[in-house]
Amino acid sequence: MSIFSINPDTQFEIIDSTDEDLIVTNRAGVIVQASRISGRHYGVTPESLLGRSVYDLEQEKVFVPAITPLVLKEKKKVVLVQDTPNGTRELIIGFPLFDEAGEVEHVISYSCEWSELVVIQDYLNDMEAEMARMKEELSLLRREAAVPEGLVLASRSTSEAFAGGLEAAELDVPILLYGEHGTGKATLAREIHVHSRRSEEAFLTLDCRTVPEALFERELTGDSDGKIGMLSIAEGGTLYLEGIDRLSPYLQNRLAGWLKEKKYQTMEGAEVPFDVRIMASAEGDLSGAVQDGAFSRELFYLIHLVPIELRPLMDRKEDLSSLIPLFLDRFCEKHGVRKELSQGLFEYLLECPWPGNIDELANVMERLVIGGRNKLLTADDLPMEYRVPAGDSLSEIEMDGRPLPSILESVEKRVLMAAKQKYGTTTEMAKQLGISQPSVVRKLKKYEGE
Ligand SMILES: Nc1ncnc2c1ncn2[C@@H]1O[C@H](COP(=O)(O)OP(=O)(O)OP(=O)(O)O)[C@@H](O)[C@H]1O
Repeated sequence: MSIFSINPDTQFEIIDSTDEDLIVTNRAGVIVQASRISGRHYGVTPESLLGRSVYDLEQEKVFVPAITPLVLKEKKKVVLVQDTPNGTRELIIGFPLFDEAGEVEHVISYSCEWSELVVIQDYLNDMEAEMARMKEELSLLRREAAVPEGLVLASRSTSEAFAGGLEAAELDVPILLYGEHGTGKATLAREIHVHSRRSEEAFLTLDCRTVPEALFERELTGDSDGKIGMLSIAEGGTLYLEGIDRLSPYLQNRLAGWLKEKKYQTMEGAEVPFDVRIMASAEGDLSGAVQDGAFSRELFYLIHLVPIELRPLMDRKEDLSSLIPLFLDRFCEKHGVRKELSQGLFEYLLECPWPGNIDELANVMERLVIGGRNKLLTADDLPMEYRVPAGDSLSEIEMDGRPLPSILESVEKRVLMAAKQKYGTTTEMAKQLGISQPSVVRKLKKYEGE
């Protein structure tokens, strides 16, 4: 039983200043206080209520039912619905005030109009429905974002990296992903999250390579202006810290502190615990950086439980030969065109070093699709910086390291185009070039497209 007390000096003031419908009765059921608007729902003035017995008012069908007798009987808070003479429905809350002996001395009752509550209830129902819809949409978005279109795992190193990641997914330990830009670290991190027990919660990414040092702490732990930090938003989920090797020594130590304690302190000094799985990526070898003193040993041990490496694309030839047609189809569909790759160009693309890895390959493939003049794309359609001039002398060509099929194709195309200009007809071209006329037609079709 809870004990309420009321200060006799302020009691009158409280009742008189409120805009709410408040009535105070003594233990005999006589109304001793009534706020300015009480009585409104019963069609009487507050003054006419003062000194009246709630038992009488109940009999007169003003209070139907009266709440005071129930509170006196129960000696605890009572909530009920009254039908008023005005035809409205009121929600009445009555609670007891006790004297020093623990006996009910007064009963305070408070009413609010049922229709107001119905409005609030409607609002709450709407909010609940909206929340349910948002939850559904969020989980749909998460599922969509989680299934990368056309994941290629043809190379042994890539399939092993993904298999290792999925095995570790259920272990709920930090995972460190190594690899150059664009090798698929973020893609694998997301896959691991999707296959972990945290998959229904958030997957957030913070790029340590680009976030300004002064903002890093704010991003992770929030600020006093109401910004919520990622460690709180990702509660129950995963936080992927890209390029963790680029953090300054100061931030490495701050981060190590939070991860070790599994809590952080707000600006106001409150301690906030968090349950977030950390995944991180680094371009270079972190153990070497620890040896050199460039990376925090403490942070290293906190994140380096399952290291996984993604090899550069140039070492993943099987992936490359699947990614090239995959990107060709994807960008043809995107731009509504039909293009094919010549064998020479395909082989050339396989030999390129791709320092920007899959991102760079995707970019070049899209530029080829957009820029290629004919249906058949050849090495001549490559963006300028990727084009290797087929020099006049053999030594120049060899120095460029361009594959033979690609060189031969370019030369053949140039010869054919020049012959076409010079001789005009395919019959004359065939005669001059010493090949059959159908062969000339076929080659022209190949290089000029349809
Ligand atoms: N195995 C794969 N198959 C097909 N596409 C992939 C694969 N791995 C990554 N990609 C695609 O390659 C691009 C680069 O991948 P991702 O962003 O995961 O690389 P990253 O190593 O995290 O890059 P960065 O270090 O620059 O952040 C993305 O568009 C991604 O969808």
